[in-house]
Amino acid sequence: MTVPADDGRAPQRGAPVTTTADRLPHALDAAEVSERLAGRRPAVFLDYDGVLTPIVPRPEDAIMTDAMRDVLHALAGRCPVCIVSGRDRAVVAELSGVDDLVIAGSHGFDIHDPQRGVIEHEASRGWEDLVAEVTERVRTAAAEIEGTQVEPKHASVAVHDRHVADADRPRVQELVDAVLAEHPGQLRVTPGKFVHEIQPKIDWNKGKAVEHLIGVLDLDHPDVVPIYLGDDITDEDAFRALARRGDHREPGLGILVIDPADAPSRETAATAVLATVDEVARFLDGLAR
Ligand SMILES: O=P(O)(O)OC[C@H]1O[C@H](O[C@H]2O[C@H](CO)[C@@H](O)[C@H](O)[C@H]2O)[C@H](O)[C@@H](O)[C@@H]1O
Repeated sequence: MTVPADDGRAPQRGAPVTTTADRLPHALDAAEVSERLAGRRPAVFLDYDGVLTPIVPRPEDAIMTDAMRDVLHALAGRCPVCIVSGRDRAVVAELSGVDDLVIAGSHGFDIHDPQRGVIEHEASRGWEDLVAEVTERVRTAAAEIEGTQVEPKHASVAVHDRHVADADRPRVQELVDAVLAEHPGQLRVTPGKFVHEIQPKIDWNKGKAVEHLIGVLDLDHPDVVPIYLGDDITDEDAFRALARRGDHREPGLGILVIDPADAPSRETAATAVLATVDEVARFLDGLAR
C-alpha cells in the first residue's frame, strides 16, 4: 500500500511513502539523512547515468571522471559500495574505469562481485534465447529508422531515439509495439530517457537486485543503513525496496538525483534529493569522511 506523504495521516510503518521531487529535503543538509545515519554504517548503492555521470547526448560518451572515481574508492575504503545500472555490466566497468566494486548491470539482472564472482539470483537465467532473438530483430528493424541507436545488453536490448527526427519517433514506438506483440506476455518495456528498453517480462528489477545484494553481502544488520542514489523511473524500484524494509527493520534511504526545478511533480519514494552529479560527489565525499 502506498500512503501519500501529505494526506494528513501518519504513514504506516513499512509502507513506501511517496511525495514529489519539489517537496524532498536536500540530502546535503537534511535532518532525515543525518539522523538516520547517526551511529550507523552506510552501504551505498549507486545508479550510473545521471548519478555518477551527467546525461550526455551519446551513451558511449558518459565517461566517469577521475575525481568521481577517487570519491568512490575513498568511500569504498569506509563502507560497501555497489553500482546498480541499466547498462550492460561490462560497459559500466569500462566507462567508469572501476573493476574492484560490485556492479549490477542490465537493471540488476547481471551482478558481479570482484571477490565472489558472478552472483546468481532467481532471475539469472532462462531468457537468453529470447533476448538474443529480440536483439537481432530490433537491430534489423531499427536500421531502417535514421538516428536510432541500438544498445545490446546482457538481459535486454535498448533502442535509443534521442537523435531520431520527431516525425520518425512514432516509427520507433511502432517497432517496439510490434516486437512485444510478437512475444505475447514474454516481454516488457522499461522506461528511460529517450530510450525504449525491451526486457524479459520477469519480476526482477533494481530494487530486487539491491535486496539480494543486501543479503549476499551480509548487510542486513540494524546498524547498517542502505542508501540508494538514482535519477530514473527504474530507480524508484530501489527506493521503494529500501523504504519497505521498515516492515521489520530500519528503512534505508533513497536519494533522488534530479533538479527539482526541472521535474517538480515527479512522484518518488525517495527520502531526499540531490540536484546534480557534482552534488552527488559532495554527498559521497561527506560519507567517506
Ligand atoms: O540505470 P542507469 O545507469 O542510469 O542507466 C540508464 C540508461 O542509461 C544510458 O542511457 C541514458 O544515458 C545516456 C548517456 O547519458 C543518454 O545518452 C541516453 O539518452 C539515456 O537514455 C544507457 O545507454 C542505457 O542503456 C541505460 O539503461
